[in-house]
Amino acid sequence: MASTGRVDLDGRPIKAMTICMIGAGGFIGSHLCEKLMAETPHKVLAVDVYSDKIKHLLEPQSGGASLPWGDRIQFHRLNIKNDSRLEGLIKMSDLIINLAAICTPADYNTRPLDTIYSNFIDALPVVKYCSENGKRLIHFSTCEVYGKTIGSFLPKDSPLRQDPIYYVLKEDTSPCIFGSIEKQRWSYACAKQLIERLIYAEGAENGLEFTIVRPFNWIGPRMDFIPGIDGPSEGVPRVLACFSNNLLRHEPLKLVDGGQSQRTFIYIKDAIEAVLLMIENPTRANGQIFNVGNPDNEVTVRQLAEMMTQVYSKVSGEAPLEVPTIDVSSKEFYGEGYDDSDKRIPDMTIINRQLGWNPKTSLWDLLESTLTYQHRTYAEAVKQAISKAVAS
Ligand SMILES: NC(=O)c1ccc[n+]([C@@H]2O[C@H](COP(=O)([O-])OP(=O)(O)OC[C@H]3O[C@@H](n4cnc5c(N)ncnc54)[C@H](O)[C@@H]3O)[C@@H](O)[C@H]2O)c1
Ligand SMILES: O=c1ccn([C@@H]2O[C@H](COP(=O)(O)OP(=O)(O)O[C@H]3OC[C@@H](O)[C@H](O)[C@H]3O)[C@@H](O)[C@H]2O)c(=O)[nH]1
Repeated sequence: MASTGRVDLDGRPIKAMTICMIGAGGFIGSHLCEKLMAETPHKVLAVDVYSDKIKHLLEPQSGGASLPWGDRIQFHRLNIKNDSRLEGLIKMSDLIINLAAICTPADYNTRPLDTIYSNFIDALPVVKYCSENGKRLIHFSTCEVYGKTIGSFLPKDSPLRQDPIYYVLKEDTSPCIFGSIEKQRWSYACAKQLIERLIYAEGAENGLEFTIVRPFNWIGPRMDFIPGIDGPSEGVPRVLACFSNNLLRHEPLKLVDGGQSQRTFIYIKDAIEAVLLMIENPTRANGQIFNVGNPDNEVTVRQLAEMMTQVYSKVSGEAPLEVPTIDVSSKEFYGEGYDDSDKRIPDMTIINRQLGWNPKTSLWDLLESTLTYQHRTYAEAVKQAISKAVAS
């Protein structure tokens, strides 16, 4: 590995590495590939079944000059479920980052088998090949492994609910609290928890060098899809894309069960800074589980809908809807077996201590840049789709 002229947090030179990134064609993967190409000399073997979100990194835009990073990124179209090329790619790499997963809540209770296979069974060979070949692994888990807060089980009027001890989520002390088995919502969280335990055990018993990332609602451009435009008409993406779709179509935003659940949202570009620190500081990141979120950006889903309505009106120049939201039941929206995390505030002690990292972007600012992107990318296509539907 050649030196890059850059230094890590301890002042040691960072060597250029080859990274096998599985799930590189998704939302997080596309931003991570962009960062690695623009700011580092590392090579990426990008593995995915789709490449649309990284097309701009793989080939020059029409009429454009050649790409500044040349062939430092290579796309390998393969499904990790059943492709013998995976082990070879892992052997060629210094670091493996696994992002591949089914990770939209609408799938957890309606396609629980696919969800469990994707998040546990399909990740097993990746862990095994890393362990057998002595390769470092950064595995993407989720904040959903915490499930519900302890506070949510206290009486509604208990003052203890206001005590952070009962709701802040801490990697090394908080329990994982899921619903009953028929609440299939938790199939995803449970599969992610088991793969975390397996990776941890590979570290303890076989010396696997690993880092586990628990993202707390990372959002930004290229997240999921807009139904009927670049994804299935009946598809249900995560909340940012659901609400963007409603705004683009001038229809009320749907609040599931009153929109009372709380989330902290972090701008994808802030979160990617944290991942780059993990990549380039293995001695500080190995053996760690990291919350990556923004504890200062907490809102209820209802507040998120109200803020997105205001921001979208600002960036599009369109007047906000007179009735901006409507309530829907979770059964109607997601079907049988849905359940929800009540509140998600990440404890930041470990990531502050190990990597000195903190997020920067406020919720308003991140929504402004994201909704500007959504409007620029989709408004015309949505308008055309609506007029086509009216004409037919
Ligand atoms: N975005 C978030 O806020 C968030 C929150 C918690 C956890 N995560 C985790 O981070 C990871 C990435 O999330 P994302 O938001 O980028 O999701 P995403 O759906 O945009 O990206 C996942 C990518 O993995 C690919 N993939 C899935 N199965 C594959 C397979 N069998 N073979 C090859 N490629 C496959 C998909 O095609 C997709 O491009 C996931 O593991 C997810 O559980 C994300
Ligand atoms: O149109 C919608 C969509 C969603 N919602 C609500 O908005 C909240 C957030 O929904 P999201 O679709 O972003 O998904 P969640 O935050 O529940 O889970 C996510 O968390 C972390 C990751 O592992 C996954 O990306 C996903 O499981 C939920 O309470 C959901 O019920 C609405 O009220 N209306």
